[in-house]
Amino acid sequence: MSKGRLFVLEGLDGSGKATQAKLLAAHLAGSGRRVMEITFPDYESDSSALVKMYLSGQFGSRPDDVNPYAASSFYAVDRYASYKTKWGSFYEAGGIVIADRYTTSNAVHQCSKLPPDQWDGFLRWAFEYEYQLLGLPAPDAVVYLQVDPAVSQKLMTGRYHGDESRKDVHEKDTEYLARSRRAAEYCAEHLGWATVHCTADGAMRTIEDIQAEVQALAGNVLG
Ligand SMILES: Cc1cn([C@H]2C[C@H](O)[C@@H](COP(=O)(O)OP(=O)(O)O)O2)c(=O)[nH]c1=O
Repeated sequence: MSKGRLFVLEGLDGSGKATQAKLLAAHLAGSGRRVMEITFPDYESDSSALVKMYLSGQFGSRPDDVNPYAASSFYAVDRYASYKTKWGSFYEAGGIVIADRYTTSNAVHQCSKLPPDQWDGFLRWAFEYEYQLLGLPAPDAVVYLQVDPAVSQKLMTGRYHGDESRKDVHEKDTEYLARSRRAAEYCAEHLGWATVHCTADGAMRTIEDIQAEVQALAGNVLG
């Protein structure tokens, strides 16, 4: 049996990845496909311990207190554990896997810690590390859910009902978030990711509208 397919939804915090991943998985399952939805970080697993330490500020209160290679390793190891215990055999047996974030999140959120002239080198390292050295599958397609900055800002403010203390080290740092947005746009443009524009006229488009585009893109790669 040939190996499966891996379809990744990527985007900044609050872009609706989880909602869109769930709807896509339900749609594919409804049409009789063998499908599994996965999400990263895998907070339910002990393998996310270092990610949790990092995001809660135990290695420093700012994202830049942990260099991108170290932070990427925490997330990569979490993905490896999830692959080995949860979805690797399903994927290897031909199943379709829909991922809410993947290695591509290191490309967006860790790349942004480096000056732009070091991005290509970092991206080469991140993908070679996970897809070749660790042996994780490379995605068949990546969809970037793009949200206009002003709308994104509003969504993030509402997220924790004004309780700033609940934000993780990434969410607290607006300058870092702006850099991550630039890295995301760079990746989408240079790495062949498909972009879905989730906002129009200063507001989020409807979930159904966005899902229709996501389903069309999935149809192109999953058949
Ligand atoms: C999966 C992953 C996430 N991240 C970052 C993105 C987020 O800022 C942070 C936490 O992810 P996540 O829990 O998806 O964010 P949210 O708070 O929106 O639920 O970790 C990476 O830097 N690399 C990765 O591989």
